[in-house]
Amino acid sequence: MSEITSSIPLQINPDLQEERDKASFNVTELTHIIYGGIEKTKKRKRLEKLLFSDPFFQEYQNVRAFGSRSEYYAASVKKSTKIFKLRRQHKWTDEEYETVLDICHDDLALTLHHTMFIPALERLATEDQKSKWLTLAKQYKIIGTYAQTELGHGTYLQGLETTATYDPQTREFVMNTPTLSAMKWWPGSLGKSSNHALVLATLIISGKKYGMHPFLVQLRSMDDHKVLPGVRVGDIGAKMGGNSVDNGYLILDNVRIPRNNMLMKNAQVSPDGKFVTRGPSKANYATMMLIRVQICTMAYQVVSSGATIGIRYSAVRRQSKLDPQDREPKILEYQTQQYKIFPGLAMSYAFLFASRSLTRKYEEAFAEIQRGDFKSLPELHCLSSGLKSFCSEHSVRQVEIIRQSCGGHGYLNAAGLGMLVNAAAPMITVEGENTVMYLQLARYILKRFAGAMSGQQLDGSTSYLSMDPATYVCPVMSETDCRNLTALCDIYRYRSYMTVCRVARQVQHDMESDMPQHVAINKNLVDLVRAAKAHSYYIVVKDFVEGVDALVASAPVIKVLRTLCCFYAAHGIAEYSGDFLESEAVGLHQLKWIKNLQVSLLGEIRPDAVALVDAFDYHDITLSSALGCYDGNAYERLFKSTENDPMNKEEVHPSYYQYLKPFMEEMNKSKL
Ligand SMILES: CCCCCCCCCCCCCCCCCCCCCC(=O)SCCNC(=O)CCNC(=O)[C@H](O)C(C)(C)COP(=O)(O)OP(=O)(O)OC[C@H]1O[C@@H](n2cnc3c(N)ncnc32)[C@H](O)[C@@H]1OP(=O)(O)O
Ligand SMILES: Cc1cc2nc3c(=O)[nH]c(=O)nc-3n(C[C@H](O)[C@H](O)[C@H](O)COP(=O)(O)OP(=O)(O)OC[C@H]3O[C@@H](n4cnc5c(N)ncnc54)[C@H](O)[C@@H]3O)c2cc1C
Repeated sequence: MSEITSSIPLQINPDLQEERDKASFNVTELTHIIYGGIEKTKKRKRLEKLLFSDPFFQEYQNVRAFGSRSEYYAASVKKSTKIFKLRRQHKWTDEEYETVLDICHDDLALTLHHTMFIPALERLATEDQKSKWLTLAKQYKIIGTYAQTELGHGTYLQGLETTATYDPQTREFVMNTPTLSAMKWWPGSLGKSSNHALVLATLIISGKKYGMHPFLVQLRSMDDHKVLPGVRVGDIGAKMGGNSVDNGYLILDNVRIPRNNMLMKNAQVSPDGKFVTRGPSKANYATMMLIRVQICTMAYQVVSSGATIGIRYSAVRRQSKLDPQDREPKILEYQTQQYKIFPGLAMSYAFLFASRSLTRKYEEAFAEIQRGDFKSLPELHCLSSGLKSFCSEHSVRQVEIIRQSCGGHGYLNAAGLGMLVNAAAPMITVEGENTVMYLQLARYILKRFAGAMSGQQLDGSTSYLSMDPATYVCPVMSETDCRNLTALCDIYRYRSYMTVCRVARQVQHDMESDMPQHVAINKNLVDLVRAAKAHSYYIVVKDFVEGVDALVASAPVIKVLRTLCCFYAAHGIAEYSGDFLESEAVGLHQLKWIKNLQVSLLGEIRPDAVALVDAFDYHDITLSSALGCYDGNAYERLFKSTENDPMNKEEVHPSYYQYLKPFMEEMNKSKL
């Protein structure tokens, strides 16, 4: 017993080393592919070294695990400001700064300033306004948030109640929160951190409403951070996760702001109160679309972090017996364990390629929009709405499965998985609740389908809706065909086509039976969401297949990625087999073959599993998990983590003297 210490061995756990030694491909090569080239990997490593040479970043983990909410928030503000200062000091580009946020892998107190406030100014302000406000924001001379959601409305933006009434006498807007349900509720960094907010409010001129527009409102004094007159602001309380962020409430009572504080890129109010609009009516929704695209990348980071922890731990944890003559096996040997974790591994690579493709499309469309060409906007809105929902839903679910696969230790904060699930869970809700966003996609698909039916030639992600279903024959004719990625992709495409076709016909039929349109739509909402999910699944599989096909890499890397891609597609068909059978994208024979393939691929992925997560190259501090550390010394790290637990500070806890001791004394004296 005396040999048991909490020191961490210097060497890599031999069970993990053994895995690394048998990898079939070069891990560094794959890392470069993941991060976009050797130079980017090197840059990331340099930034990582710079950040983590500061002991604060290690100490921060302890506050996160054991601190009170207030301490955690304070540490997070410290971390945010440290990063801001480093950014100025090292003159990081936006890309380098994004990399730093990825390395930090945490929801920081002031992140919203960078992720929403600045992008909103970039997208919604005129050049003159940018030269003033954007410059101040980029120099951190003002700290801002994006205040859109209200207590009564988050989804339905047309229902927002905050008002901005123009007063032509003083050339000011008067900002008001007319009801309880109109108070802003949820914006990140609003409660305690921000001194400015971009408030989304209904514009009123001479009693007439002109829809939702952005207004820059100062909330706190720039001298002492005190709340300004007419403003009431505070924190909305502890949440399931992300408690480093002060999501806040805001009540405005006749707060006057200059006319120029309305961000006027997309619509202007002249000094004498004339309203003029430019571009499409949804131009003010631009910031939300950007974040939806980014959520897909976050979903990749979430699921790849979870897979790293689950696979490394499963390679060092030994339990029970497989061969009665042999030692206890690594739990990774159990087929059921592989079945719980490898879908998350394959999903990581699927989401890597899908988010990359979506980001590229977003950047192309954004460049067009900047030139005043809005033609790609509807397609991008719907693609980003669908993929945001799909990637967030699947990643959060998969990481929870991985957490469960780590047994009891997965339930500890030190495992990092519970925190990861709770931190990631809001991805499902923020920037448009998933069901609502799937329905935005469904609405677009229905319109495109109707277009295809009337002979329109479609392009973009829905071009397949022009297909002639009569020509479809399941491309899998034998068990070996199941490994053909194009064939698997075709199966997804046809399943999506049939799911869309069925619900479109049903809606049409209901409307032709004299049902009002809104009733017909509501009667079919479940199937509409199903169609949007089927379409999104097809897009993700297609992006994965095309991404791997386009890769310039060594044969072993291509081989292992093709195996993962095949597994991802086969697993989806097996998991949603009812839908695939119902749409007749596959028959019973094909389903049986695909299910067999799925199981046999587990064994093929197994030898490379550790190498495939090593390629994500997450730093131990980024991962923040005793179970998933690179050296595999999980038990030592778990034991070490108890040293920081405030519960272990004293040998006898004060509660003993206060409660337990008197209780025990009473019990001992008692005659009963
Ligand atoms: C191990 C440890 C490791 C740790 C690792 C840790 C790893 C890291 C973990 C990290 C995880 C952390 C995550 C935490 C969160 C992060 C913070 C995020 C901040 C979140 C900020 C927010 O949350 S901020 C508020 C967002 N709030 C919305 O998102 C409202 C949704 N609600 C709407 O967005 C509209 O309400 C909605 C529905 C469109 C209807 O809008 P509406 O009613 O006006 O319009 P209609 O439906 O009538 O549609 C009319 C026509 O407009 C078209 N259209 C609509 N939108 C359009 C658009 N954008 N562009 C073009 N077109 C558009 C549509 O397609 C129709 O087109 P058509 O007519 O041709 O059919
Ligand atoms: C951690 C976190 C951070 C956030 N940060 C910000 C921020 O910085 N700034 C900001 O402005 N907001 C922020 N929000 C708010 C967020 O954007 C909203 O919560 C989100 O848009 C969902 O809106 P809601 O809460 O009104 O959900 P609701 O719309 O009330 O959703 C409740 C249920 O109603 C259903 N529903 C609603 N409408 C429809 C419909 N038309 N059809 C079918 N079903 C429907 C939904 O599917 C869901 O099941 C944040 C929220 C969270 C959780």
